[in-house]
Amino acid sequence: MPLPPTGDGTGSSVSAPPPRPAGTPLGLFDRYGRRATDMRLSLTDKCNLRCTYCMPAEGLEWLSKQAVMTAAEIVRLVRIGVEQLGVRELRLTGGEPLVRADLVDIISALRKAHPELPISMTTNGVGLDKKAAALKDAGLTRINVSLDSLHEETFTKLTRRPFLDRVLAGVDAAWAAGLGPVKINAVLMRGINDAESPDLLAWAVDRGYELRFIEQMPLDADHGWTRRDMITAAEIRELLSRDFALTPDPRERDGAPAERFEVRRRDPASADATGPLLGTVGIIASVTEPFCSDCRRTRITAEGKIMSCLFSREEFDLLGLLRSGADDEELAQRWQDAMWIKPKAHGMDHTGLGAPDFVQPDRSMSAIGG
Ligand SMILES: Nc1nc2c(ncn2[C@@H]2O[C@H](COP(=O)(O)OP(=O)(O)OP(=O)(O)O)[C@@H](O)[C@H]2O)c(=O)[nH]1
Ligand SMILES: C[S@@+](CC[C@H](N)C(=O)[O-])C[C@H]1O[C@@H](n2cnc3c(N)ncnc32)[C@H](O)[C@@H]1O
Ligand code: SF4
Ligand code: SF4
Repeated sequence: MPLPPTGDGTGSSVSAPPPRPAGTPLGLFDRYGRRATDMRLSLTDKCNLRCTYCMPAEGLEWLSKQAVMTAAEIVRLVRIGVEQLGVRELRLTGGEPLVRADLVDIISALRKAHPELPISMTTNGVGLDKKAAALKDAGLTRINVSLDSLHEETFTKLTRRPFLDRVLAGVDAAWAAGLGPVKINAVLMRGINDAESPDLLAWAVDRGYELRFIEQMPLDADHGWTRRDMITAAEIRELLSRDFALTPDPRERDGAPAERFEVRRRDPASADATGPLLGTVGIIASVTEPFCSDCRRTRITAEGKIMSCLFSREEFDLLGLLRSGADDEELAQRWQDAMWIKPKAHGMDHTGLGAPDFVQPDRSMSAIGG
């Protein structure tokens, strides 16, 4: 299928997917029988870190203010998703959502419109210490903070910014504000922070945070990802077995990217679990143990493009349509049409990140909304 025009950055282009077949039920269904109920909305493409697996050192050319969805536009699209299309949970992401000056107002407005909707946010935690209480008061349900290392030097090497203390203060503040369960996301990079993984887990379970280790995906702006260099889920389990025994968490996975394990200390003599349950850990194995067959996600980028899959190379403009005066029904129609042609897996008709036929999307993770 040819790539549609992706717009001129002003949100004015209106590219349309083909209409889905008549008689398809109302909702964000796709050709493979999946239904997206988890909406991930990017509030901005800007960020104050430069994580090596996501952004280039020099940053990216940011979208103009005019190109980015306003608070009112966000609220309208979420309302259509929830009231007409079966969205059941909302995640705010980016870029870095905390850099958006009207973040608290956006959350307040969303909460007012949807008193029961679970609203979570994924953030790098810089500045969270000052905003956590306000976010909670505005109606944010819970938070995930990205933190790859507890060592200043390693943190700075990975994020290219010396902000470890600020992130740690942010995590503490989120916990204190009641934004739990606090989840911590760590991408493991070979030879940089992989050996630190058991210490990171000890730190997290000690404080009652749920740590998730993430396999690095080919979504870096530098296009430097290789299958050989990434740390696999199997390696992560092996690394953690130095100190811990992991057993499958009996709770339903329910379409979540993370496979969860219960964490106990490891008996050095027998390698069996010993002692009390310390907490849980998640492993997000998008590359080696993909979870696409149960994918429930629909994404809207900061400039209002629908991305049916993280690796979609087709995106469809919802904001341009909205700004052209379309009514709710037309917007819902386009959203459903775009989701109907969601790829089966990894932007293709089969899984295979890094396979010979895999083509990395032009957008980096920060520009998609992770
Ligand atoms: N392949 C793939 N990976 C995803 C997708 N959504 C999230 N991930 C990965 O999962 C990581 C964690 O995502 P988060 O935004 O923290 O939240 P989550 O794990 O989706 O959700 P919760 O467990 O409910 O908090 C991301 O950084 C991605 O690496 C997806 O749709 N596809
Ligand atoms: C794109 S960021 C956006 C939100 C916020 N800036 C943050 O870092 O949490 C969302 C998540 O994507 C993850 N991420 C970024 N690039 C990735 C990659 N190439 N592979 C796997 N995860 C990645 C980050 O670690 C983070 O947890
Ligand atoms: S992962 Fe998040 S914090 Fe790091 S550069 Fe990307 S958007 Fe920024
Ligand atoms: S790669 Fe695409 S299909 Fe697979 S889980 Fe992620 S968004 Fe869903």
